[in-house]
Amino acid sequence: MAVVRIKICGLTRVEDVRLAARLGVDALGFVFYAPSPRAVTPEQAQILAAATPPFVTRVGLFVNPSVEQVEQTLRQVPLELLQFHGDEPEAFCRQFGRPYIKALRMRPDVQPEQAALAWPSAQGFLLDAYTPGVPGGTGACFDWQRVPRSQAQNWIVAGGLDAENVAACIAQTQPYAVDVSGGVEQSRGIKCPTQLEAFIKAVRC
Ligand SMILES: O=C(O)c1ccccc1NCC(=O)[C@H](O)[C@H](O)COP(=O)(O)O
Repeated sequence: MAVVRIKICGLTRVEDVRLAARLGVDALGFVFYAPSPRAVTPEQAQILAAATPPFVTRVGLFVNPSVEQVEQTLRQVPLELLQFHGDEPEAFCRQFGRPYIKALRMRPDVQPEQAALAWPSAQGFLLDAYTPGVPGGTGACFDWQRVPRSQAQNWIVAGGLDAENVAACIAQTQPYAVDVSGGVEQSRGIKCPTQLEAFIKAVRC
């Protein structure tokens, strides 16, 4: 049975970074999008990145950033992977010389396999729920039947996952990875140790 990797998104506290890493998550997401309730500044992210142990991927999440914002963040924060969660075209995403994943918001007309062709340099695609006017972290699910069965791409399923539904999601979609934010929180940006542990157990079982 294939291992399903875990990304926890929207971390804002050192203790959550340390706990998530100890519990065995593969990647931690830091949100560099000021309107998000989970946003961190590069200065805050520097501290979170420094608290991250080896072999855990630090992911910087952007929504339609300027080139300068990404470059400035990369100068300040050691990030192994970028996540573009807006309408960034491929040429924009690849110009930073850093691996990246592209979020695809699952509007009814989006066909992931077709859409993915526009970002041939992406390492993977994060499929997230579509809620008009909110780019991510909505706590909403999309129809998992829309996740492609083909493993030609690394599909990362996100949107409304929690300890209660993630096992069913994995059984149905066989994703490369799952991503969660709100489903392991006690309040926005503050992760709940019990929910975090339950989520990871549910994925690993
Ligand atoms: O988390 C946010 O606040 C956020 C804001 C703007 C763009 C993206 C954002 N999060 C992206 C993620 O990778 C989330 O984990 C993903 O959207 C799922 O969130 P949730 O439904 O809360 O698990």
